[in-house]
Amino acid sequence: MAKTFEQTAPAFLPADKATALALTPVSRETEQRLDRYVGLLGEWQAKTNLVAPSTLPHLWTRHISDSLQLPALALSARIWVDLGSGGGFPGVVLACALAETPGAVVHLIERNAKKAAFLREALRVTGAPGIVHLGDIGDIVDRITGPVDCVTARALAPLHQLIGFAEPLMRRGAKALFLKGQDVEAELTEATKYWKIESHLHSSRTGGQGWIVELDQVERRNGAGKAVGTQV
Ligand SMILES: C[S@@+](CC[C@H](N)C(=O)[O-])C[C@H]1O[C@@H](n2cnc3c(N)ncnc32)[C@H](O)[C@@H]1O
Repeated sequence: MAKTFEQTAPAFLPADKATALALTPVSRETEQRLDRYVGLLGEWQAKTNLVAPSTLPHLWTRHISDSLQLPALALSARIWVDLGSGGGFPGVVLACALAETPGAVVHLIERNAKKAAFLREALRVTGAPGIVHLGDIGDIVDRITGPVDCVTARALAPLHQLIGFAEPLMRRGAKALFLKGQDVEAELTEATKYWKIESHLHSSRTGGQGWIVELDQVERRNGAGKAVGTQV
C-alpha cells in the first residue's frame, strides 16, 4: 500500500521548513497560510500525484522557498498569472505570500481537472487571493482581461515555448519570471532563435542549480511561426 505523506515526511519537515524560512522569510500570517496549504497537500498527495514523491521530505526548501523568491523580483506587482500551476507552485505560494497586499490576486491556469480542484481547495483553506482557471493556457490567457503585472511558470515547458504562452500578456505590459533549472543557458540560446529578448538571470536563493529568468519585453523574430508556444 502507498505510504501517506505523514508516514514519509514528518521527521524531515520541521527542519526543512526552518531552513526554507531562513532562506525566504515570511510573516507569521503567511507562515500560517503555508502550513494549511502543506497540510492539505499532504492529504491530497495520497490520492492525486501533486508533487514527485521523492521531493516530499524537501517540500519547503525545494518547492515553497523556490516559489517565495518571486515577489522580491516584482515588488509592485499585484496581478499575477501562473501558467500550469499543477500542485500550486508557484501560484498558491504566491497567493499566500500576497494575501496581505491590497488588490493582489493570482490567476492559476491548469488543464488537469483534479489538480484544478485541489488548487481551488488550497485557496479556500488558506484564504489566499486567487482564481483558478481550468483549461488550456492558450485559451485562458486571452480570457483574462484587465492589467496583468507578472506572469510565472515552473516546470512547464522549454523557455521558447513559455515565451509563446506569455507573449499575449507581456504585450499588455506583464513582466515574466520563469523558474528554470541548470539548462537555462541552452534554453536561452534556443529561445533567441524565435524571440528577441532581453533577459536577466537570477541564481536561485535555494541553492542547487536553479535560476530565475526575468523578461521585461519580448518580440517575435521575423519568420518565427506563430505556433511557437502553443503546445506542450
Ligand atoms: C510538471 S507540472 C508543474 C506544476 C507546477 N508548476 C510545479 O512546478 O510543481 C506541469 C503542469 O502544467 C499543466 N499543463 C501543461 N500544459 C498545460 C497547458 N497547455 N494548459 C494548462 N495546463 C497545462 C499540467 O497539467 C501540469 O499540472
